Amino acid sequence: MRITLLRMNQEILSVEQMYRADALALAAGIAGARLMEAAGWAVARAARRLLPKGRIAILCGPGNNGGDGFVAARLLARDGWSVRVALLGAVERLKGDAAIMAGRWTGRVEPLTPDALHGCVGVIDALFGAGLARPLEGAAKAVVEEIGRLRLPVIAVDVPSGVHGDSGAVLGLAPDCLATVTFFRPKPGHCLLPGRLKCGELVVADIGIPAAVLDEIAPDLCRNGPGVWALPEIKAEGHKYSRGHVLILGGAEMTGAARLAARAARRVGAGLVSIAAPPEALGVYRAGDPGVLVASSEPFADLLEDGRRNALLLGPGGGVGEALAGKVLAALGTGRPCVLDADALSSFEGRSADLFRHLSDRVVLTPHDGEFRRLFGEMPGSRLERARHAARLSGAIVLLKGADTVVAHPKGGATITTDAPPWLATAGSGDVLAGLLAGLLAQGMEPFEAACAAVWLHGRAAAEFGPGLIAEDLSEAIPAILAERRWDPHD
Ligand SMILES: NC(=O)C1=CN([C@@H]2O[C@H](COP(=O)(O)OP(=O)(O)OC[C@H]3O[C@@H](n4cnc5c(N)ncnc54)[C@H](OP(=O)(O)O)[C@@H]3O)[C@@H](O)[C@H]2O)[C@H](O)CC1
Ligand SMILES: [K+]
Repeated sequence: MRITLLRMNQEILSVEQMYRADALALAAGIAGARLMEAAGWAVARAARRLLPKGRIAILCGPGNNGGDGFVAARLLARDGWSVRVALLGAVERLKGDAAIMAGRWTGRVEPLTPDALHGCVGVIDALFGAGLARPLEGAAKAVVEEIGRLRLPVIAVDVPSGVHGDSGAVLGLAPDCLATVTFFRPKPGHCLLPGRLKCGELVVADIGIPAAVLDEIAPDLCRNGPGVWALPEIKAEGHKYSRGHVLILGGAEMTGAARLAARAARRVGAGLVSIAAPPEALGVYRAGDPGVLVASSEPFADLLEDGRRNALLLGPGGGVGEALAGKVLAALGTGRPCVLDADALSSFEGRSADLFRHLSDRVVLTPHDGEFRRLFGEMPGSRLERARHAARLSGAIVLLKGADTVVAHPKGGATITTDAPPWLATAGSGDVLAGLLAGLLAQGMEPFEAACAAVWLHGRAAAEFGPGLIAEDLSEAIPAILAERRWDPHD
């Protein structure tokens, strides 16, 4: 399924899809050499903008990534830059467009060794791109190590050599780049950690591949942002019930979690928010924010009877165990949109099948990596692959939290959020996210869109607040963000 179940923000293409895009462009009559000229031009442009004026080492690999490097070398030299070109392997072994571009370079080509860096003030890394097949070794490894020792600024062609385009994993080692110039559309490896951190600034250059190739490729992954979802409108004729009623299950001891979630749900626009509290903790909850309704969570089934409580959130501070697991199953039995977070997930450790058989795409699971492992066990693959697999396996939407949060739909669509600041990793931040999500569900957003929007608002709130953020600040930063309303759809 293509995520035009959403409006697209920026599509992300796998390495295989990128090769298909390339092949479709060729089939449409666009010469490969033209694409490579455009790619090299974009790299040279970034180098002019970002590298210090001085001698530049251009490190070329044995494939087309190296071909882009030869183009950049020619264009920079033509503009009067001093360049030093080093090649891994022999020029005679280059093939296709890379061989053509090496032929257009009339300067010297030296063998790739760390010596090629000496006297240089910057580097263009055109060793390996989409075709990286194994960890760096030999001369390539030695040169990348030397770049690190010399702390030279690097511009990577397509991906920093050593970063896998699909997983973002570093195979052996990869340079820390000032910028990475990729072509047509980003790849998962630019968005997932640790690859994203190696890339520096990501430049996505148009090299003449027609956007129409995407109709054929039908990508089902994109970067999360306001182009992907639309927030619910606040209607003039609306009233508190039409803006939804969130029911949050509170715990007996970690009472802060449900309260943080409740405040977030209210700030994001839910009409009413109730906390269902264990009898012994009712006093704590009642002494909290006066705008929150508080009711006893016993018996929980009674609270679920009122269908106006149209979005349910269980887990924050809920206390791992049978009691919570039972309430989760009761909540799922209503068929209403439901967020399962934290303890609600951990309560099914070792018996996840009992949970999965009650799930649907009306339910969003919001694990961090530890909770994910408890529920899904050790899974191979990148965070993207794991979130997608977990969504298919469970039948629910999976929101895998982290510095590169992935939201995956059980039928295949997924987003990666790339711009959450590191200071968002603070106690209680996950409770706020769950509350934002429940608040959006109560207002009638589709669960997948609501999950993406909640993640984005959460990250934006943290970014706007800045370092020093504590979880309580997040909800208070939401109104200013909602007031902007005119976000750049590609933000
Ligand atoms: N539409 C586009 O995206 C365009 C992309 N361009 C550029 O092309 C590269 C992809 O080119 P490709 O030739 O497919 O792959 P690479 O250049 O990345 O690398 C392949 C060669 O590298 C060898 N290799 C791979 N890993 C290692 C390693 N660890 N150590 C040594 N050698 C390695 C591989 O050898 P094999 O033995 O595995 O065959 C290949 O020889 C893309 O990234 C863009 O930069 C176009 O220029 C424009 C259009
Ligand atoms: K590269």
